Amino acid sequence: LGIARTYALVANYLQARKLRIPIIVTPVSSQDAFWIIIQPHLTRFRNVPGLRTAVTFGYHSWAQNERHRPHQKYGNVFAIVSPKRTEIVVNDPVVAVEVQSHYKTWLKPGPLYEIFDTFGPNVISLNGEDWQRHRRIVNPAFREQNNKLVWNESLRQARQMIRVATERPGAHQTMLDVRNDCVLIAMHVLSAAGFGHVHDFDGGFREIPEGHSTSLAEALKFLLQNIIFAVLFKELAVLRWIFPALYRQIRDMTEEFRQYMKEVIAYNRAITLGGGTSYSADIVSALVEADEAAKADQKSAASAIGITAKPMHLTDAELLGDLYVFNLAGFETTANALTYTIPFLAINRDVQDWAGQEIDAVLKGRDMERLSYEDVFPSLVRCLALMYETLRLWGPVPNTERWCVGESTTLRVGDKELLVPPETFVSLNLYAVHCDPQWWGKDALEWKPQRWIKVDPKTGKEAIALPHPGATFIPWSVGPRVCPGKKFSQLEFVAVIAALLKDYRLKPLALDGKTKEQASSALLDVVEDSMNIITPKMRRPEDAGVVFVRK
Ligand code: HEM
Repeated sequence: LGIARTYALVANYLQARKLRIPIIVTPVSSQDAFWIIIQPHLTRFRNVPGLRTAVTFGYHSWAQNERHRPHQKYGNVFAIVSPKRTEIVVNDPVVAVEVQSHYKTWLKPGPLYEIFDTFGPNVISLNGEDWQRHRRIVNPAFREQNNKLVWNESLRQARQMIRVATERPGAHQTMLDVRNDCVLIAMHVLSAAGFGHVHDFDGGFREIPEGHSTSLAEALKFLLQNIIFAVLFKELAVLRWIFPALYRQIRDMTEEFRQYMKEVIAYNRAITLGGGTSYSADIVSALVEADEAAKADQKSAASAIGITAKPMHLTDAELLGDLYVFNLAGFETTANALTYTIPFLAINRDVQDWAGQEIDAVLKGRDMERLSYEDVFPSLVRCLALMYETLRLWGPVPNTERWCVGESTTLRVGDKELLVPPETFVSLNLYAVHCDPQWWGKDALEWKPQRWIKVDPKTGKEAIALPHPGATFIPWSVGPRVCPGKKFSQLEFVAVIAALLKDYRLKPLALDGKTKEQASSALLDVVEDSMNIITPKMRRPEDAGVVFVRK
């Protein structure tokens, strides 16, 4: 094995030299299943000479920790060479947009996207015609009625969450409470707007219905927390013997989840087929409707032209795969944006007042729940700016990978022209693209939502500003594969933040007799000490927190 790995490393190195860009050589990679398990235990040795490169660049989300710093040393494009596939890392706004937009040339690499395939190939992981077929069915699900539902349910959940939070002793929340609350809000919004099941914040979604042994919330949380192991168990069967209890649990939770989703599909299909009066606003019913319509179109096309056309609809197994990634992408990302915004707000009272002024001016003392989302949401641009700024610094995706297949493809990065060999990863370092001072200026690493607001000099009206000249902002991706849940997540985020800042202000929780300054810096330390499981996660969320104070 050692000889084979050394041979692969040397061969990859010789191949990478042809690219004429700086090269980082590491004996292990985040593509090595065994290293994924060992690496987290070695992080404290990252400064030991000889281990630094392997520990740093062998982490699948190294871009979250290192951001633009490696590029200061190696330039805006460099290669990481290991015995596995070579990774070309790019920090360039133009290339990031170009590669994500040209989805037919730069494909999502199968080996990296199989992490989303627990329940089968789906709209996130597929490429080519299959992806188009999925996306055609998925797009109509995010329609206008759905936006209203997302807004109303987010307000309802936020109000209930605030009641629970302010009833905690001293209205104090550790970041663990904050995270759990944001996850619950996002799960409930997704449950109502995604699946048509409305629950109250307190209790609801955590209950276990008949025929199940775990709540959907628990099953989902467990699967996401262990998503990497689910893949590793598939790849390295020996791990099933080393971690038998975890393997059994993952298998059982997978079955639970599958059962829940089958019930959701069967329920919606029965309604859709039962008379067509089901035009409801949630995503799954729209998905099933669109799927049934595609089947009907296909039947009539077949009878008109007399041949059986290529299927345009999705099978139940494919719908299941899509529902899983909706679950995953649909709550975890927005929950995270909320979780990471709250500590920054608590530290920056001036920003809370700035956003609060906007909320007061828009609501004019009226009850938010009585106003329609069309009247309120477009005016809450400062609240949206909070989301932009948190996603810029702590977006869910630190780096995103693509590859070309079949033949080598030219990629121009600045003044360099690279001929990228097929099946070589091109890794877009989004954290560098989003916070490198060369693109964003000296205050690039500071959380400053005001940077997103521009004022019309004639009307005085505020709107979201374009990013810094030369920079780009693409946390929802861009082009035909842009996130279909972009507006869904914006509505949810703005509704929750507006409901909170309408009546409350946040301040850092002073644990163990800490001063205000010490509490702020403890909060910032907890945020900075993050890892990444699908999205950034604080390692020590119980070590700091926030207090809700009535305005
Ligand atoms: C803050 C919130 C969110 C962010 C930052 C975000 C970000 C992203 C990004 C970066 C991608 C592209 C991933 C890639 O290139 O592989 C993506 C794709 C996707 N997202 Fe989101 N997302 C968010 C919320 C949501 C929500 C609420 C949903 C659904 C309810 C959703 C569903 C999807 C789906 C289905 C795709 C795959 C699209 C395709 O490949 O055609 N996302 N999202």
